[in-house]
Amino acid sequence: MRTLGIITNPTSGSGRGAKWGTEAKAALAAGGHRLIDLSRGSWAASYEAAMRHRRELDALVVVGGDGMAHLGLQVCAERKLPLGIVAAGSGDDIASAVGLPRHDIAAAVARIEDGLRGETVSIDVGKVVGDAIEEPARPRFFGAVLSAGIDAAVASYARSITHPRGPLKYTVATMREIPRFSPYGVRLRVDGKEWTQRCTLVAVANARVFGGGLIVSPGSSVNDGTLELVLAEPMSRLDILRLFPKLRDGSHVSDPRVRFVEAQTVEIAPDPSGAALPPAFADGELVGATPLKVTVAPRALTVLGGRADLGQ
Ligand SMILES: Nc1ncnc2c1ncn2[C@@H]1O[C@H](COP(=O)(O)OP(=O)(O)OP(=O)(O)O)[C@@H](O)[C@H]1O
Repeated sequence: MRTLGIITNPTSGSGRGAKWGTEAKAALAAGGHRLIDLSRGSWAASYEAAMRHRRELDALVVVGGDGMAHLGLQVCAERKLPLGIVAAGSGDDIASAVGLPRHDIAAAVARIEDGLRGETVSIDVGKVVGDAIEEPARPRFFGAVLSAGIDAAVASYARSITHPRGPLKYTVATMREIPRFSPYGVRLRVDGKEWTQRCTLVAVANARVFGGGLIVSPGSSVNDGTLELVLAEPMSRLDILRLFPKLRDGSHVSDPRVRFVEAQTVEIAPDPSGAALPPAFADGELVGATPLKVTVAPRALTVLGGRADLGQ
C-alpha cells in the first residue's frame, strides 16, 4: 500500500473533470492505496494543500489537463516525488510527451500502478525565475512550452473573459488579438549571448507540442537536457493567420522567418523597439510578466508509467 496525494479539477476537459476525478479515485483506492484528496476550490489552493502534505506522500496523482500536470510539476520537480498523470483535459500536451494515455481512466491508472512498481521515466523541466511570477508557485516549473508571443496575448485575453466557455473562448480571443497585433520588442540573452529584436512569437520549448498538439518545436525532446528557443520574426496579421495551421504538422520549420536555437538558459525581457510583450504562459497557465529567466532542470521530474518513446 502506498500513500498517494490526488488532485482533481471539476473544470478540466470541458466540465468532465469531476466525473473522471471520481473514477480515478475509485480505481486507485481499488488498488489498495491510501488516498489523500488534496483537491481544493482553485489551482492555487490545491497547490498549497499539496505542498503542505507532500512529505507524507509516496507519489502525487493529478487528474485533468495540462493545467493540472503543471500543478503537479510544481510540487514534484526537483523533490524526488513521483508524479502520476491521469490525462483528462482538452489538450494534455505533457501527458502526450511522455506517452501516457488520454481520456482513458483505467489505462491511466494501470500506468500509475506500473510506475509504483518501478516503471518510471525521468524528464527535463523548464525552471522559470522572475520578480513578476504569479504567486503561489515561485520559481515556476513547466513541462511543455513557455511563451510570451502572440499566442500568450490570446491566452491572456481568453483568461480574462468568462463567456464564451471552452475552446470558443480562444476563437474570440484570437479574433480580438490578431487585429491589434504589432510586433513585440524583445531583449534576449541565450547562453550568455545577448541581442534585441522585434518578433511575433517568442517561446521556450521543453516538449515538442503546446496548445493541444501544435508541434511548435519539432526538434525538442523532454529528455535531451536542453531547451529550444523558438522565435518568429515580425509578420503581417495575415501571415500570422497562415502560420498557425502550419504548427499542426510542424511545417513552419521551413519558414525562414522562424528560428530555433538550442539553449540551456534563456532570458526574455521587454524592449522599447516594439510593442510590450504579453505576460508569459506555460503549459497553458499564466506565469507572469517578463523579464523572466528560464533554465533547463535536467531529469528533474519522475513520471509514473511514462514511456521512453516520449511521444515522438
Ligand atoms: N479546483 C479548481 N477549480 C477551478 N478551476 C481550477 C481548479 N483547479 C485548477 N483549475 C483551473 O482549471 C483550468 C483548466 O484545467 P486543466 O488544464 O486541467 O483542463 P483543460 O483546460 O481541459 O486541459 P488542457 O489544459 O490540457 O487543455 C486551469 O487553468 C486550472 O488553473
